Amino acid sequence: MPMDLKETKKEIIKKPENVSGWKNRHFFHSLGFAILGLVTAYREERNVRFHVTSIILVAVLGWWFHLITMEWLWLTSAIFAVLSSEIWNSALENVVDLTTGMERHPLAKKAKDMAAGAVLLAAIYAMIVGAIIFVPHLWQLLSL
Ligand SMILES: Nc1ncnc2c1ncn2[C@@H]1O[C@H](COP(=O)(O)OP(=O)(O)OP(=O)(O)O)[C@@H](O)[C@H]1O
Repeated sequence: MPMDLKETKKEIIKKPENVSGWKNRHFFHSLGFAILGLVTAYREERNVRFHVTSIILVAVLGWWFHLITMEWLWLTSAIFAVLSSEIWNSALENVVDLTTGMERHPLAKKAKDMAAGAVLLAAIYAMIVGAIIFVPHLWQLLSL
């Protein structure tokens, strides 16, 4: 590699001075911020609180029906799909609102609607998984 190209590469990789103040390097700092993100999502997003309540109800129902490990695994995958897509959606909404300054813009609408579509897909997946697991148990209970 020619010398001047090497120098340019070094310059690009070099961290700007003003970034060091808020760029966290420690694993536990990152973990703390991630947990804070979850707490913020729970506190500020009605949909996240709704999902958490639903998860508690589903867990109680699962315990009541003595679900097997495979059923718990499918339920867990659905729960994480819904929760994580909801939190991604909220994060994206915040970024869009930050960039548009609450002004209306077709690209902002596109981004928000697509993120909402992703949540819808996860919710459909969760409903399918929930139905496949719980309908036979409920059927058995009702036919006793
Ligand atoms: N800046 C914007 N420009 C254009 N359309 C927007 C803009 N912000 C929101 N919208 C439209 O309004 C809808 C509602 O936006 P909003 O930010 O209230 O999200 P939401 O879907 O109600 O989510 P939540 O219920 O999680 O707050 C969006 O899906 C989008 O179609």
